[in-house]
Amino acid sequence: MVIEMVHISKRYGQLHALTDLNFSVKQGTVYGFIGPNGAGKSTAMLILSTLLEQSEGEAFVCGENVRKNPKAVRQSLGYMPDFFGVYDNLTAVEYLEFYAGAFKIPARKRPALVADLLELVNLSHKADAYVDSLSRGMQQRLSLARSLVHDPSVLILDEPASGLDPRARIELREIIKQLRGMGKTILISSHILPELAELCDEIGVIEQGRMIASGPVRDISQRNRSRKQMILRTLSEEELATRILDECPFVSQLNEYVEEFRFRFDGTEQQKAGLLHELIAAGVDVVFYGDAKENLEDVFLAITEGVGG
Ligand SMILES: Nc1ncnc2c1ncn2[C@@H]1O[C@H](COP(=O)(O)OP(=O)(O)OP(=O)(O)O)[C@@H](O)[C@H]1O
Repeated sequence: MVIEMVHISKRYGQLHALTDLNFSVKQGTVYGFIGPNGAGKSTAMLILSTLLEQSEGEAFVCGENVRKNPKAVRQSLGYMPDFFGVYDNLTAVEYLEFYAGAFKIPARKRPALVADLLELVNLSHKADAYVDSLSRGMQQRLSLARSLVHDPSVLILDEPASGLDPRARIELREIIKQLRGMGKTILISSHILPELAELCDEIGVIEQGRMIASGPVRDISQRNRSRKQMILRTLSEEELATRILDECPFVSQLNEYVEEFRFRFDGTEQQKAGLLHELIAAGVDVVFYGDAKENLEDVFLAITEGVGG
C-alpha cells in the first residue's frame, strides 16, 4: 500500500475532527475523498503530508511513518493545498524555480524542469506572466506543477477543482488523468461528486471525521442498489408504456413521460428482462431500456442520509 492510515484520530481541543480513520490506497490508484465541508478531509490530508500531527494512530506514505520519518515522506509526496498564496512580483517560471530550489534541484537542471512542468499543466504560454495575474484555473494548475517539482510518486490534492469554471475543471481533470497515466498514486478530495466518479478508482466517503463508506466506486453504488433508477425511452406509444409500467408490481416512483420514463425497479434481473419483453410484445418502440447512469451525488446523499442527524 502506498498510502495507509491506521486508527487515525485528530482532536482540536474538544472537537473531534477525525475519529478512528482507516483506509489505504494502492500503487497507481486514484482515491477520491468525498465529504461535506468540515468532514475532516483537509485534516487527514495535512496529516499525510506531515504538516499536522495526529492525536492517535499511525499514517504511512510509501511505507514511511509520517510522524517518525517526515523527511522521507516529503521526498515521495507532492501536496497541493486548497488555497493558493499570494505571490507578488513573481512570474510563473520564477515561482517554480523557487520551489525547485527549495527541493535542492541543481540550478542547471531547473530551466528544463520548469519548462516541462509548465507544458504538462498547459501554462507554457504564461511562463513570464506574473502569478497574481493568472486566472484561478491557471493558478490551480501552477500549484499542481509546484507539487510536482521533485517528481513525487504520490500526490495529495486538496479540492483542486474548487472555484473553477466547468472548462477549467475539465482541463484539470485531463491533467490528473495524465498524471495517473504516469503511474502516480493520487489522493484527491472534493465535494463536487460526479467529477470524482470518472476520475477515481476508489472513493472514501467521510462525514464528521469518520469514514462511512470506502471502496471501488461501483461497489459503493451497489450498496445503494435498492434506490436504483431505470430509464425507458420510446419512439411512440407512451400511454401504452405508462400502463404497462404502472401495472408492473416491481415498478414504483414512475415519473411523467418527459423525453424518457424514470422509475424505480425492485425486481430481479430476470424480471427486468421480462418487463422489456412485455413492452416490446405490446408494440412499444423501445429505443433505450436500462439502469440510470450512476449518479455519485445520489449515492453520496443516500449514504450520508441521517448521519449526524
Ligand atoms: N486548526 C484548527 N483548529 C480548530 N479546529 C479546526 C482546525 N482545522 C480544522 N478544524 C475543524 O476540524 C473539522 C474538520 O475540518 P477540515 O478542514 O479537515 O474539513 P474538510 O472536510 O477539509 O472541509 P472543507 O471541505 O470545508 O475544507 C472542522 O470542524 C473544522 O472546523
